[in-house]
Amino acid sequence: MRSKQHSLRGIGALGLTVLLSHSSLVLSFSLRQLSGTATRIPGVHLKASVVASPPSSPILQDDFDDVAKPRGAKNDWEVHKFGGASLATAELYRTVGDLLIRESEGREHGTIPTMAIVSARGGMTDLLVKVVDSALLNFEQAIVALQEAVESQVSLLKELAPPEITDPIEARFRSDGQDILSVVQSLRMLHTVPAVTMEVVTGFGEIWSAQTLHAYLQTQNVPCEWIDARDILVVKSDSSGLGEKGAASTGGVTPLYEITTERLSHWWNNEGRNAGFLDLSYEKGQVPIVIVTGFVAQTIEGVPTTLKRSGSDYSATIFAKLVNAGRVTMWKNTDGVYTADPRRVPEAFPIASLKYDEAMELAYFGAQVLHPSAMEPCIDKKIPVYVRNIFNPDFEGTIIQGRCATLKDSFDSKIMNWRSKSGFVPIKGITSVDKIALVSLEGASIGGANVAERFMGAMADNDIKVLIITQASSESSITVAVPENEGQRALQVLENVFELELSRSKINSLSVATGMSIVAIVGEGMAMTSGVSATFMTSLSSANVNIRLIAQGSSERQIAVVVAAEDTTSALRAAHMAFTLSETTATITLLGCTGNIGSALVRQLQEQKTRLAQEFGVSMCINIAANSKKMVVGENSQCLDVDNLSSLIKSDEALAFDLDKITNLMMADVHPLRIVIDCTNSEAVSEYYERWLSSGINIISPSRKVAAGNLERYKCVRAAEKANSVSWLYESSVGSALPICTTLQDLYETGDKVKSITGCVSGTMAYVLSSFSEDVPFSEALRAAVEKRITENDVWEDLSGMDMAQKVVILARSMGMNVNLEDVEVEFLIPEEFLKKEYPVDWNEMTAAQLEDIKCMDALMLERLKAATAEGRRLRYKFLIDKETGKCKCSLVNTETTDPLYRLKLYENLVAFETSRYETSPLIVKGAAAGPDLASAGIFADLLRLTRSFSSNQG
Ligand SMILES: NC(=O)C1=CN([C@@H]2O[C@H](COP(=O)(O)OP(=O)(O)OC[C@H]3O[C@@H](n4cnc5c(N)ncnc54)[C@H](OP(=O)(O)O)[C@@H]3O)[C@@H](O)[C@H]2O)C=CC1
Ligand SMILES: N[C@@H](CC=O)C(=O)O
Repeated sequence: MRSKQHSLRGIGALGLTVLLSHSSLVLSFSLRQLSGTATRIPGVHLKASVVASPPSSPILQDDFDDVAKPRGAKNDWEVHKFGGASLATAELYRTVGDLLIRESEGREHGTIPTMAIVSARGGMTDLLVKVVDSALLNFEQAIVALQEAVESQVSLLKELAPPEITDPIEARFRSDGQDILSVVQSLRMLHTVPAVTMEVVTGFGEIWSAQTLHAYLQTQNVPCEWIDARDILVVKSDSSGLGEKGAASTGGVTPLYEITTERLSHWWNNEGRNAGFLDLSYEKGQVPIVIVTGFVAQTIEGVPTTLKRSGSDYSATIFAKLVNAGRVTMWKNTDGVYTADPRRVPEAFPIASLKYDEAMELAYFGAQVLHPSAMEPCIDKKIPVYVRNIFNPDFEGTIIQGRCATLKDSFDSKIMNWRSKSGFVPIKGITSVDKIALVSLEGASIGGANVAERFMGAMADNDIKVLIITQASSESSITVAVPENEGQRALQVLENVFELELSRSKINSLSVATGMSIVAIVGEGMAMTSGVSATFMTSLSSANVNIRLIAQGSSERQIAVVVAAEDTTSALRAAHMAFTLSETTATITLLGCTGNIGSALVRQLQEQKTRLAQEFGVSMCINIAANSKKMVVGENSQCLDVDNLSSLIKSDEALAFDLDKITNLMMADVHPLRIVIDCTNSEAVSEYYERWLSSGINIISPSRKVAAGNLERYKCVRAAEKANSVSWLYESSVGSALPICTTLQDLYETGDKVKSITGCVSGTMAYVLSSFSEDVPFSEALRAAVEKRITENDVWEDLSGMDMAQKVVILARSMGMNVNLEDVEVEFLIPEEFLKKEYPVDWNEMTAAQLEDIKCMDALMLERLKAATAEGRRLRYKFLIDKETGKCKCSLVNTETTDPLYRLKLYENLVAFETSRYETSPLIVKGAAAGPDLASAGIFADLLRLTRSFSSNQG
């Protein structure tokens, strides 16, 4: 390939032309040039093009070949765009070059003429901005930044190609560096930075990037050439300066297609011919690869300009339109446009397809997809836009094409609730815009004073960008969302406009609130579909997110809300989940993970996780697990490996147990469904319940410490649950997995009057009393119960009757009775002094000592058993709760054959509810209870109950 000599052409012409028509920046060029110190200056070669092809002069049509479909090519051009992040290192330039070659080799229908629009190397534009910005204040700093810019690009270039290719390019880079130096030196004389200076200097990032990629492609022996877009692309620009990084608009830049097309054709017939492009043999697999600088352009007067920051996307779609491309691919380092920002919503995933309008709405509300204006050229020509991953090029990514039906078109369609359409998801993505301020005017009693017109007029006159406006019942209250850095200015402007009304108190207040974010849901499926906003709003309410402003776009393709900045991630995640864009994820803190119940629960979660995800769309994510000494925490609220939890807690990764730290981590977790499962028997843990519930954290407790503990604390915890719309579930604390608490709750809530409850809710008592005999001593039956792990850690809790008494308190409280444990009359099955006795701390030693001590009860218990049997009765430990008398009792009784407890076996529990509706025959809940597997099944049921109610709350 030939090396370019653009920069040396037409020096004098530029100096004069621009001097006459343009800014002082150019004046400084001319002065330097006249003094002979600068031989090559930025924009010189632009003038060269203008000289070669002035706007008014006709293009030489003598041997015209159509650039829109090169002679002999079967396929249309395809345009690829690479951003700075994809061009940050030599390795990445190689990746991009190889990818272009592969893409140009085509798919099934032969080779494809290929155009690549490139941004500056990652970080280069910022560096060049720094060169200009620091030129006035700290010239040394400007020089250092400039050196870094040039040297970094040179060294990257040298990694990519041999000296015979890179030497002339390096010389050009260095010479460009000298030119930039001359420009910034001149700024010191001007004491100001003309906007065009910034545009000229920053444009070099793309110029160098294109040549660097070109150098690499040359080493691969493919027909390639590069274009300085300032030679071709002519635009009309309404504003000067670079615009905002990541801005969603191209700041009023309009391409002048006619002259640009002429110039491109001219380039094709001259430079393209010289590069041999006109004589390529497509049949033999030859195809041109043309690299074009993104971002930069030229005005009709020949002055360098830009498409504003992030404008390379626009360059790509403009060139795609010019060559009538078959497709444009925006290469990123993610797998396409995501349903939400994956840094905030880890469950987000790539969207398969979007309509142009949807992509524009997403971009408007902050998705880093494409400039909304960048879509225009493709919409015009119906060119599909792909968003793909340079590191995963085999993945299809996102395709953007087609228009949404207008609202007018869809007026005739039948309105349906989105949940009634199976598998239908009305939204495509959820986005957010940070750094928002709300400016509000409230309570204007200014009849006929056109408040809205004056308000919005003031915004427009002062170039304040209004992102959302709401005006509810009348003109008396208006709120707009504006960029945060415009908030104060907006306020001042409005204070001036409404000065008179404010001074006469005809306006209640004019205020600005900062620290806000916009969260928006976008999708064409929302139009004429009911239930979408309900789902969105309910999801925010479940995540305890307060909504400051709501707006639905007239297209019905988006609904936006404004929330406090700190709630943004919660809002995004909750909404993402609510529209089943992701599984409902419960983030769980498991306390007591190494105990009997805790480890059984972990096992069940391991076994069930795939089924839960596939059948119920639920993901149970344990992200904190602890026992009394250690805790493990998933980084950034990520799930711990549930298959490895027991090793993790023993590993060096485990931290010292700290309940305050756990609480803070849970509070900082933005996930909307957070749950603590308390599988301890700890009083210290109980003290945190109220705080957790008040922070929006749900609790599931097999532990009875709070449900049966001090009544005042119980009431406070219940109140916190109610006040914060969270759940505290403890079904497993009574009868393990049996639906005892929920049955009682159902009876109570459906208006039945529960008169009394009787039965047995101690698996240990049931087991021991039904299995000891003349042959099996009472103490041996207890040993078997311990081995089956149905007893409490301290078996005295069971045998004293206190375990059952606690359950009685829980049931009585659920019937609305204000009882404490002391109010339950309890018959102990062990001598009282055993309860006062000091046993060893070690569980094995303690239990061995207890099983030894209990032998003293064998004879007595056998006697009682014989007495009962003689009467044709059976020994059972029974509870009674009588609502009317307030009596609560647990005692050893001789049950008759008619008593449902008579047939109780093994570790069954039985609860008989006598109610107004079940007066003649009590409602009985009976089944095996106690033991780790059943208890954890009860916890599991609570978990599913909670996730299900969370999901259904979402809509
Ligand atoms: N056994 C059963 O059938 C049923 C039991 N229950 C209830 O379930 C709870 C757990 O029972 P179970 O698994 O048998 O008990 P275990 O004694 O086997 O396990 C208790 C777990 O809690 C941990 N722990 C203790 N204190 C603290 C603390 N302050 N902070 C953090 N972790 C702590 C222990 O850690 P470490 O090992 O470090 O001490 C252990 O991991 C109890 O409240 C029990 O009453 C409910 C229904 C049925
Ligand atoms: N130890 C308890 C276990 C369940 O709560 C029992 O025996 O029922």
